[in-house]
Amino acid sequence: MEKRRSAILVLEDGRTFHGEAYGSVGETFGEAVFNTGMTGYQETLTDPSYHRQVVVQTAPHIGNTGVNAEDDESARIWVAGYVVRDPARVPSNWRSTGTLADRLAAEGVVGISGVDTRALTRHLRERGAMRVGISSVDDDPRALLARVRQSPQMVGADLSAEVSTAQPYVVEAEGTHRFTVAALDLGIKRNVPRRLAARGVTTHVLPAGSSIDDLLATGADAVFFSPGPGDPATADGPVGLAREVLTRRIPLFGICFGSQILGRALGFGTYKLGYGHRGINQPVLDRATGKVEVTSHNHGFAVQVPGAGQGAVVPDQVIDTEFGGVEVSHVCLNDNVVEGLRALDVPAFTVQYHPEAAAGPHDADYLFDRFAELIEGRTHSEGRAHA
Ligand SMILES: NC(=O)CC[C@H](N)C(=O)O
Repeated sequence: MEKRRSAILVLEDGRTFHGEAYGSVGETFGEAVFNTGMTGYQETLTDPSYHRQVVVQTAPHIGNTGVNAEDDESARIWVAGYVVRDPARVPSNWRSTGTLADRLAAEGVVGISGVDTRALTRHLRERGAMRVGISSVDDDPRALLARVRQSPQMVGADLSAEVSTAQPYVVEAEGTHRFTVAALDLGIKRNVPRRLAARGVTTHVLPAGSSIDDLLATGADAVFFSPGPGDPATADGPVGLAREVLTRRIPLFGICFGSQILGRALGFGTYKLGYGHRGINQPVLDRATGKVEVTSHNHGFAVQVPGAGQGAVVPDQVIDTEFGGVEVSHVCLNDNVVEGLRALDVPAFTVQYHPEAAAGPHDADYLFDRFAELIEGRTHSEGRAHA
């Protein structure tokens, strides 16, 4: 049997883990982040929001169901590197068309297996997000550490243009067409237009650099701002666009990066979380209904509203902004991070987490209904009813 090739993982603070090469042989760098999902590795790997991040899976067995032709959330794997404890040697699932290790290798994704991912996760949780390098071509941790410290930071990273679609495309509504939505692709996942299509929405997915005229030219009834990678503090272009949408009172819904952009458009700041939320069982309170949702998350930044921060209680009073009153609609029950914003005087709302799931539970699917209701109200009040 072929001898397994060794690999090392070195964190920015010098902590080193030894393991075996997994996926592609080589060297890679990125921000180390951990995902606590017990399922959904294929959706995680293909989520563009993981661009430039090295994902550590806390679930010890990865690859058990192989890979299939249906679960990709975009056209490729985006993670910069992959860290697992115990990869499946033989996948087993009726949809499986191959092994995860082969897919990682085919897409040039450098990974490492046999790592004590629990120790690594605890380290990241205690010390905070940091850069990491994985190498299966150089076994000198000190040399790798020097390269890790030269690699780019996530703070200040402007990555939307690297993941966005080059050309606009359309995802047609299922059944009777009700509305048209222009979606700004900052790193969209396929399940977003799909969830909209199920509500009779035709989605025009547009490149990150699109202008307000590009959005309006689609004949859109409403605008969607997608999730995506990078630091929202860099997204001045999309923030300006969101302000134009708010000024025109066009219904607006944003998810994750899109939520951070709306937050900035309303005049709030954003900040980097200690180690982020990434997983599929994060409890979120919907303040409008008092219901708790179990939700899918993938964010390392959050919106800073006055009086709130990580670990602080989020105010439930109306916050005055240039665009009128805004309330914090959703809060993470693990750490009180702002997970949703609702404007009261303009037709706009957002969530910081992932109602489209993929991977994850469907508790928050109702938000796509709320978007349809928002568009409907707007459409009726403006007398622009569609056939
Ligand atoms: N999934 C996302 O949209 C992530 C948004 C942003 N890049 C963050 O890490 O917070």
